[in-house]
Formats: sequence, structure tokens, C-alpha cells
Amino acid sequence: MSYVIGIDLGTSAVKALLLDRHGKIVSEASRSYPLYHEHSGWSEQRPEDWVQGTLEALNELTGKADVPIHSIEGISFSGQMHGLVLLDSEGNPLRNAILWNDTRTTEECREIELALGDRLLDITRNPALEGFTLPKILWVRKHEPDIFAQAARFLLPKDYVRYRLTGALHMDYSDAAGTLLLDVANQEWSAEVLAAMELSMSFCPSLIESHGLVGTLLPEPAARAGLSPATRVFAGGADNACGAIGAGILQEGLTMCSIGTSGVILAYEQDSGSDYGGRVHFFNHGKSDAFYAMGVTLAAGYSLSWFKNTFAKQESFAELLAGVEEIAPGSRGLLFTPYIVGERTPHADSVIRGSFIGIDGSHERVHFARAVMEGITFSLNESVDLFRRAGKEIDTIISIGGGAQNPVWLQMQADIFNADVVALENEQGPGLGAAMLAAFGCGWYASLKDCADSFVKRASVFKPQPAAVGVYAELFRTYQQVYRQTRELNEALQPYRG
Ligand SMILES: Nc1ncnc2c1ncn2[C@@H]1O[C@H](COP(=O)(O)OP(=O)(O)O)[C@@H](O)[C@H]1O
Ligand SMILES: O=C(CO)[C@@H](O)[C@H](O)COP(=O)(O)O
Repeated sequence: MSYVIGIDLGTSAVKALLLDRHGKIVSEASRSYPLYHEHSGWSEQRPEDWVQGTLEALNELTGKADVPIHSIEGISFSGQMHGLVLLDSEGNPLRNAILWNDTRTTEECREIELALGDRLLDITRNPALEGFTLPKILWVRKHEPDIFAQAARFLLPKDYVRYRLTGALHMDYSDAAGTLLLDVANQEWSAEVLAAMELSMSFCPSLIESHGLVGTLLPEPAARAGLSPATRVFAGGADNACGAIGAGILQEGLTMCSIGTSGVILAYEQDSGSDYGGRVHFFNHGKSDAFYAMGVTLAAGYSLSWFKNTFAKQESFAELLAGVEEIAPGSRGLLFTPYIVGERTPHADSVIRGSFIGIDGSHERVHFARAVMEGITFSLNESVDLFRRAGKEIDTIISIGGGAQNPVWLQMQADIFNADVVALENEQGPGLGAAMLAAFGCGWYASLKDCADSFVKRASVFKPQPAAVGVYAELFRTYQQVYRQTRELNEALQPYRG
């Protein structure tokens, strides 16, 4: 039997999956790492933590699996998007990585808009948002000129890990699309955007397809990972592109919901023709010559993790959420908005913060826990609503990510989205998608679609329950008012955030 490995470099942890030729998961391992929030709105990680975490997870994975190392033919990556890793001319990181959920760059976004006007959306298909990579590059240039003077090239998180494992510098189209430097339709670095921002082409790594071969493993990381140095390494993709591959979102009409640290509603696009006017992100898929549109909730799983870490640190998610299924939809009048690090879709806003509205003396912790789950799902429903208003038919949604581990949340998604929600046998869509890119790259299948037919395994379907759908449809309208009604209050509170 032969095997492939998919590595998902998430925000909370790196997760590694070993799959056999039939798409059966043989072994899993993960390592978590910290997030650093030095100031309100800042979010950083240490690139070295990713590398060490990946090597440790791989070592555990291969140790547990007990398969001949030469039978592991390929490895590929899925990675948290947009994070800036700045390298010096020797390939060493110059500072911590600035992550996708860091919102310090509002001023730089305005500068980009001023310099490029409508051309930005024409070329990159996306507006200037704090989370994207280009504003982070401009922030370092302005605020840390000594560091920027040493910067020879930039990478995204999984590209850095892959570089350390192989010595080869690359970026795939699906992740490059999230930098705001790519001409998305033509799949090339935009000379026009680079010139307007006074950045040189040599600052950007060479581009490659997600299933493209970048090389083999260097001897030292191979030994530490328990792998053969002959293992072939394929580029991989942005976590949402890989999540889409791992959920089988490979043709028009299919939609995905992912609740990881962020939350995402993603719809497949066969060509670059759709025009959402920048209201949702529009990126290259990990499948060649295909695209996807998506809305993003900045703090989806992160809101639940924040709630757990703040009020029930010692408990597991299962303990924290015990009993939520007994609480009726609406959490007895308690409403949560998950804007705890700002928001992206539909309100691109780094100032807004979260709220609990309607706290009553009868509320217990379990009502708060359910309200957090509902608020996150309402936020994702704003993206579902946006797609429906743009004419997309959404009747079935494949659900992945850590949040998909909880059946009550899956039923809640079906009731709030008013769509069938499909759970997969394993919720780790991005890792599975990365493994599929390796399987396709190794030539096991003629197409990613063929690979999906044997790797993507549906487990159960959650149908919308009419009574709950009705309650949630009413509550959703109230939820939508909270943003407008708390915007000004949050502006007044901003100076006290530190
Ligand atoms: N048992 C569970 N029930 C509900 N949600 C969970 C559970 N386990 C994890 N989560 C949620 O999943 C999130 C992590 O999802 P994951 O897909 O691993 O994220 P990432 O890829 O960003 O590291 C956590 O922040 C948490 O909110
Ligand atoms: O910023 C985005 C997408 O634009 C996020 O979706 C990141 O890609 C992080 O993903 P997770 O760690 O939540 O999977």
C-alpha cells in the first residue's frame, strides 16, 4: 500500500493526516502553538513554532502509523492565509509573522485605495482589508524601517514551513491570491500593483500550481519527521482552498461552511467572471483554473475558544457545551455578536467589538455558551444571505472545521442557514484537501474530482427543522441590527483598549 500526508497549518494548531490510497485515514497527530496579542487588534505567531510543531506532529504521525517510510510517496500543505513572513537574504525570518486576524493596518488599507483606486478590485478582485498581506508589508515598511531594509522576500505561513522542509521557495496561486499582489484572473504577480506600492518583483516568490512538485525533503527535517528524504513535496494551498478540495467543492453549485479559528462560507466559481463588487473575497482555487468566492467571520471558533479560555479554562469543549441542546433556539433572549477582534463580512471593520445583548438574571453559563454558538452562526448566515441575494442557490452546505465536531452546532447551522448541512467522516477538510493534492500530484488520480470521489466521505445530513428555522429567521433580523446600534458605542470605547 502507498500513502500520502496532508498537513494543515491552522491558527490554533498544525494537524497532520496520513491517508492510504483509498483515502482511509491511517494516523493523525497535531501540535498547538501560541498566538501573541501584544496590543488590541494585533495577532502574531512565531514561524519557528510552526516548523517545530510540524516536525513533532509528523514524527508522532509516522511513529504511530507503523508503515514502511518508502511507502509514503507524497506530502502537501494547507495553511492559514495572508500571514506575513518576512525573510532576509539568507532566508531567515526577520520578525514574528503578522497574521490574517491582525487588524493594525487600517491606515495602510486607505493608502492602497488611494494609490490604486478601482484598479485594485479590477486586478486583485478584492478590496484592501486589514487581514490581507500587502497592508502588513506596508505597515512594517513604515513602522519598522530597519527590519524592512533587510527584507529580501516574503512568504505565507505554510510556504515558510515547506521552505524549511525542502529548501525551495514557492507560493501557490490560491494563497498568493490573498496577498492583494496577484492578478487573480491572469494568475501572475501584478506589475501594476507592485509598482504603485513601490515594491520590486524580486520581493515575491515564484508561483506554482497547488498540485505542483516543489522537490523532496531535506535530510535533516526528513530524519526528524520519520520520513524518507525521497518523499515528494507538493506545493499545497490556502486553507480555505484546501478545505474546499477536502469537502469536494470542485464544481459549480457547491457550498462549504468552515468553522475553524475563523469562519467561512465558500462557493465554487468555474471562471473569474462573477462580480460581487468586493463584498465577498474572490480567490483562485487549489484546482487549476478555477476560483471561489467566500465571506469570512474573523472570530468564529475563536469566539468559542475565547469564551472557554476565559470562563472554563480547565474544561474540554464537550464539557463546556454539555446541555446546550436542551436550551431552546434563541438562548432565552440572549444574543451574541462575535466581533471580538473586529469583523470582515459583511462589515469590514476593525473597530467593532462583540456584545452580549439581553442578559437576564435567569441566564446560566449554558445560555451564554449556546448564544456564542448562535451568534457565530448568525454571522456566517450574513455571508449565506449575501450569496443568496447575489442569485446563488444554496440548499446544501458541507460543514468542516473544529466546529463541525459538535452535532448540536451542525443542527444549528441547518436551522439558521435553512439548508441541508452535510458532515464528513472527518471534519479536517483542509488537511484532507492537502493530502488529496499530494495524491493527485503523485499521479494516483487523473483529476482532483476523481480523487474526491474516493477520498471525500459523507457521514450524515442535518435537515432544517421548520420551527427552529422560523425562530432563527426572526432573530437573525434582530442580530443584524446589533452592528449598526453598537458601532458608535465601540468607537467611543476604542481609546480604552490598550
Ligand atoms: N468539540 C468541539 N465542539 C465545538 N467546537 C469545537 C470543538 N473542538 C474545537 N472546536 C472549535 O474549533 C476551533 C478550532 O478549529 P480548527 O479547524 O482546528 O481551527 P484552525 O484550523 O484555525 O486551527 C476552536 O476554536 C473551537 O472553537
Ligand atoms: O483569513 C482567512 C481567510 O481569508 C482565514 O480563514 C485564515 O485562512 C485562517 O483560517 P483558520 O485558521 O481559521 O482555518
